[in-house]
Amino acid sequence: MAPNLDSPVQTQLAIAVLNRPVTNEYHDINKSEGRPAGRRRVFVQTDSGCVLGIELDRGDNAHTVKRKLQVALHVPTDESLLTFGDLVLKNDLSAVRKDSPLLLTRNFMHRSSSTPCLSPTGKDLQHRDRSGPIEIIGCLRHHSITKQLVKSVVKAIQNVVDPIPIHNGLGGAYYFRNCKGERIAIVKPTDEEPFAPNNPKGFIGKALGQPGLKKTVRVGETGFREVAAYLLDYDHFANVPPTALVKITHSVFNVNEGVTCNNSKPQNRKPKPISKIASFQQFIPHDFDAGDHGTSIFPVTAVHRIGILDVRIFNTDRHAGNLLVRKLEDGAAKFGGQVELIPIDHGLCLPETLDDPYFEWIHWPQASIPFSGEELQYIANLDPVRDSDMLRLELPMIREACIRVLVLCTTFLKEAAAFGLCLSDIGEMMSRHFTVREEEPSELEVLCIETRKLLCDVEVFHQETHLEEEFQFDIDSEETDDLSMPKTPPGYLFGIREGISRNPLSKLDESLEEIDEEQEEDNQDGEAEEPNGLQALCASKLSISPKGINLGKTSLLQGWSRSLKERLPTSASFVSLADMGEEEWGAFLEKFQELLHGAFCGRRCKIAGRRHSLGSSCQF
Ligand SMILES: Nc1ncnc2c1ncn2[C@@H]1O[C@H](COP(=O)(O)OP(=O)(O)OP(=O)(O)O)[C@@H](O)[C@H]1O
Repeated sequence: MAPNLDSPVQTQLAIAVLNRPVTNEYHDINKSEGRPAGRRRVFVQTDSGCVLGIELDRGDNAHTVKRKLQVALHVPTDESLLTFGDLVLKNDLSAVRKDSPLLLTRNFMHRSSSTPCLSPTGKDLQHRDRSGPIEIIGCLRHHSITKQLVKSVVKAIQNVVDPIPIHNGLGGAYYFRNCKGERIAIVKPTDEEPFAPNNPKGFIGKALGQPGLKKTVRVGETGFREVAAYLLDYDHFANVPPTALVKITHSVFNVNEGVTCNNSKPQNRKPKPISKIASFQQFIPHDFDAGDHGTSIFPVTAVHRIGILDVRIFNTDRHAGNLLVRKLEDGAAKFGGQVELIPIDHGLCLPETLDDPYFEWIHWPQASIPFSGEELQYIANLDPVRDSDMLRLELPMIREACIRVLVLCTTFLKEAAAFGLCLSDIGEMMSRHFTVREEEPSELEVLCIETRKLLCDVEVFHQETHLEEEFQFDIDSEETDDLSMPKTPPGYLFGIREGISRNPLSKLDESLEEIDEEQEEDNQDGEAEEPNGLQALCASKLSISPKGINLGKTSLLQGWSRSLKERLPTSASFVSLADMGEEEWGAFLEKFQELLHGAFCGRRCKIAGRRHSLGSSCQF
């Protein structure tokens, strides 16, 4: 019988066991950290959201961690999967830094719906997680403002100043207050996102790690994106409020029925504190949001700065409600305007592949005004490689696929701005077009498809040359046997070339239901094998993957151990960036940059054409 990984009650039971080493190995106490030297704490989240703070010993590996969890939660090790961002942890834990969040999911092959509930004993209940009410996780650099906010909120929690649930929005969110009762932070637990198991507003149905509201962003992964947006907003250029990823414990949080052991919440009993992984953002007092009034009062610079950030991070959710507006006192006017804009809610930025972005500002007049010298300088100073390194360091759970989107978009922005395009042009080139019948790829996506096709052609050319040479060699050596019967090169027998040369724009029209069905089947089939080249080619349906020719399994995976099942359904995208090996990705970026100039010239002609027809229609 399968155990219940999900019960918060059981979580409390688990803590006692988790903090005991599996072996009898003990180390010296590291005085600065209060824990034995060589030990580090990590936070393990189950696929329904419960969080366990556990201590890792120097000698621990994935198996011993799973054994600890087995003891604590009665989950056999072969029935669970431990992941850290892209990594499925099989043995080595060296990539896992202290205070990192790990995800424990059930191996679907063993999943059972008749999960029994183990009742904790009184003695077990006395044990508590050793971490404090709020622990900042992930980030190496704790920004002083966030640390100060955390301190104030902890003090308020200790003084029983309760947080306030927020009713608008689709996800679970809470205002946390200081001792004076003032709102100072907004906390959004990752397991209360739309579709996540503990969403308090009825939008449930998926486990953590599955594709979410946006198919290119997994459920439970919006929190680190909020932090990424803040970290990337150098010099507070776009005004993103300070944000951190935290493990936070409070009884206000939501756990849905069915996720707990008990089918009904205990009545007349004090709710138990529950630990969550959440984004923690400074609350910014404001007067309204950008949807409430006309947009003409928004300063051009503020719009440009937010637009620059949105383009870099490929924001798919910049709707008017995600721009707070604060009226400024006389004399405090920033950028010559009477209001200040505060961009919030970056949980749906940095998708795992190009998607359809949403830029509310795209048709605002401010976006058509050329960038200022200062803005151009800021853009010129952006360095996608530095950004990637910084994110990998600060948020080690971030997926490489998201980083590739960041690199691509930052490169695109830099070149476009240097060429002289304005924000609205850049936004339009990134946005998909909708015709009556279907969704068409954006100009940026078409460019990526072209780039991959060119790379693919080059590879085919090399392959053909190589095969011809081999073939020639074969003929030479067999000339005496049969000159009229050349051997067919092996790769061609499988029709690989046909697969590659099909129309790259023929997007697969796959419904959400079909994806769900596929996932169901996957689930029933159990753990899928890692993809070989052909499977990857099929999985990325649209992508003209040179890997179809180069069937090297290792180059496909590039050291990242990922199961096919773990990949996002690629039907959300016209082109895949994640399936390229490192070398190929480098070649792709080079070729992409070469093609940009032509694309920008094309855009300029389009604009000129539009102006021309507008001019003649006016004359008319
Ligand atoms: N930093 C902040 N300062 C002040 N208020 C905020 C802040 N962040 C969010 N809010 C308020 O909380 C509400 C919900 O937040 P948010 O939009 O981030 O949640 P959500 O569940 O992701 O919403 P949505 O469904 O619109 O995407 C916002 O409409 C806004 O009023």
